[in-house]
Amino acid sequence: MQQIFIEGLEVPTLIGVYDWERTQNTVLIVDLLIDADLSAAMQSDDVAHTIDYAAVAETVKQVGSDSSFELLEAFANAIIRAVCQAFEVQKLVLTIEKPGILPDARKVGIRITHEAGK
Ligand SMILES: Nc1nc2c(c(=O)[nH]1)N=C([C@H](O)[C@@H](O)CO)CN2
Repeated sequence: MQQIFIEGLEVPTLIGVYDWERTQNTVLIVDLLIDADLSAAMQSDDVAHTIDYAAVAETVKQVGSDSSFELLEAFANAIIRAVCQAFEVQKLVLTIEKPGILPDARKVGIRITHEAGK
């Protein structure tokens, strides 16, 4: 199995169900685990033959700055669509954490597994 990952990406975006959340951006924490074919880059040592994780991070941040969803679920859908359109992804596990929301919970968020062609 070959994977690329990004952990703890800080993504500012306007998000939330309630009025108090919609007056300023929230910084979400995004993790991506991408199954992809890395074998060409393993041979060539050329970033053009793989998924550039910096470009993936930039794509995710762009979705954050372009969107204003209420729910994390809808934001996740936009990220999945953007990443799968731009990169040769076989499978993507996307985790989005929204910090500081529940006083008695360390973290809240969602995790979605998306497989290409499904
Ligand atoms: N499954 C979800 N539940 C909730 C979400 C969400 O995006 N997905 N959002 C909220 C509010 O916006 C929260 O941030 C403040 O209470 C509540 N539940």
